[in-house]
Amino acid sequence: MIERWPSPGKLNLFLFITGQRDDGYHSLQTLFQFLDYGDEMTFAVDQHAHIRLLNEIENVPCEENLIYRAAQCLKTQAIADKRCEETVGVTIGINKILPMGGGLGGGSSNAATTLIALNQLWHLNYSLAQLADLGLALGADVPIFVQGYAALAEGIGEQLTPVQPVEKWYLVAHPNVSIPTPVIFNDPELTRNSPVRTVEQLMHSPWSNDCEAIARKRFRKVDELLNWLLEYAPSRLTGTGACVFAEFDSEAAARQVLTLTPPWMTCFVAKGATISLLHRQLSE
Ligand SMILES: C[C@@](CO)(OP(=O)(O)O)[C@H](O)COP(=O)(O)OP(=O)(O)OC[C@H]1O[C@@H](n2ccc(N)nc2=O)[C@H](O)[C@@H]1O
Ligand SMILES: Nc1ncnc2c1ncn2[C@@H]1O[C@H](COP(=O)(O)OP(=O)(O)O)[C@@H](O)[C@H]1O
Repeated sequence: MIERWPSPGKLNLFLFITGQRDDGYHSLQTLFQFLDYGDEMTFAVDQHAHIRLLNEIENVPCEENLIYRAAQCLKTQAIADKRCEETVGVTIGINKILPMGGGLGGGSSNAATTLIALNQLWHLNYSLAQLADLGLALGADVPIFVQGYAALAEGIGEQLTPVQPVEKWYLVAHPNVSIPTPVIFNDPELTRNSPVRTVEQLMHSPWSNDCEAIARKRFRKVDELLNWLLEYAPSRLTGTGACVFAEFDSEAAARQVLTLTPPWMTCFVAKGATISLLHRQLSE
């Protein structure tokens, strides 16, 4: 039987860099909210022992695909813990809708959906906390997608405090350039000394993204997009880019600005979600 599972995107409603650890990773305070918009995945489990991907993602070899890596990592752990046999297998399909490398977390979300779906379909019985731990080794944003609630993330993204930001409507725009995460984190001019604040202080202060100045300086298209959107609504970079988002109180207001976007902008409208689509399906 083929099972369908959602793999939603996220926004970083704010992102502050508060320091750099000895291993080079940056410590953050960032607010994650999900989008009611994302990729669609299918899972067909079998007893043929192989993990197969039905379709390739452009420029991502199978062994590097976070979907394959998540499935392999879960299977290896489950065999070691004697929770499944070597014979468990699966064929996984992906309908890629989220732009890649856009700061919308598509790869991390695919990994999280894979961990959660296979945990259920292979009857492994791991807790969400155990799956989040496994996921962190695949990417800093995997735990938030595994936990599935909007949260302030600290550390490198693994310390989560649930919060309930207003579920606004967003016009999300892609500048058709990809910004590799290290390009931002390696820039000497990046702000790395934002003050560490409490949840209450953060929720009541102006929201911004410390990566935005570097993304605007190094990628002209990001700068142009933001200049255009800021004429209509408060707008920011998500994650390390390259996508930016403008926020609105209603769907109608977001769609009105969508009708005005010039042809060079790739955009979509989506609503913020406190609980991810994946977790809404889990609780049905
Ligand atoms: C900063 C965020 C916020 O959401 O940016 P986006 O990827 O969403 O744009 C993410 O946590 C990113 O997560 P992810 O893209 O999975 O990063 P990883 O693969 O773990 O790291 C890629 C590289 O970025 C740098 N890196 C990443 C995260 C971090 N907190 N500090 C860093 O310095 C490291 O050099 C690392 O080798
Ligand atoms: N299943 C996947 N979906 C998207 N990207 C993937 C996947 N597996 C590996 N990647 C790699 O991860 C990179 C970051 O992808 P993505 O998560 O979409 O962006 P971001 O971290 O900026 O939100 C991609 O450029 C790609 O090389």
